[in-house]
Amino acid sequence: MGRFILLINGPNLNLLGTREPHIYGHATLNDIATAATAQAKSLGATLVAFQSNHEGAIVDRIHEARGNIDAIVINPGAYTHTSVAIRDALLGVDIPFIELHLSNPHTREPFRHVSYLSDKAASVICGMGAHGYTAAVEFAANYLKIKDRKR
Ligand SMILES: O=C(O)[C@@H]1C=C(O)[C@@H](O)[C@H](O)C1
Repeated sequence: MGRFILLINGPNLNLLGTREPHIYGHATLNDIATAATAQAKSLGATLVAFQSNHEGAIVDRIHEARGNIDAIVINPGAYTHTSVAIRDALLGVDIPFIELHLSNPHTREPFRHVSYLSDKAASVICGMGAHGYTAAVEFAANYLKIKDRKR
């Protein structure tokens, strides 16, 4: 059965391509979503992409995933470091998720060293730039195939 992966990008990631390219690279969010969509398809999954600058909209989108999404790949942006609400939404819908960052927050300002998600994530990918997205989708697709085999 085809699997559905939800890709969530949080605040300011809509600026990718021109936003501090020395940190976040030159790939646009559209470039990233296009590559992730193709990667998912090549692995027999379907990717649904979502981006919002608003915490509540991200929470609502996570709620909407219940019953129709098998895995979530999320770059929460700055909400990584602040949002109990997004943590609670992910735990509340009980969908496995991968936490993803373009940069390696552990090499940056101390306030970026804290994540409200990492201890509950199936995997944390950071520091790989745009390649992290295709790596996360590959992990998600394989994670779901292993789950299927265990059924
Ligand atoms: O590397 C990233 O993708 C993350 C993206 C952001 O917007 C920052 O607020 C995070 O601290 C890091």
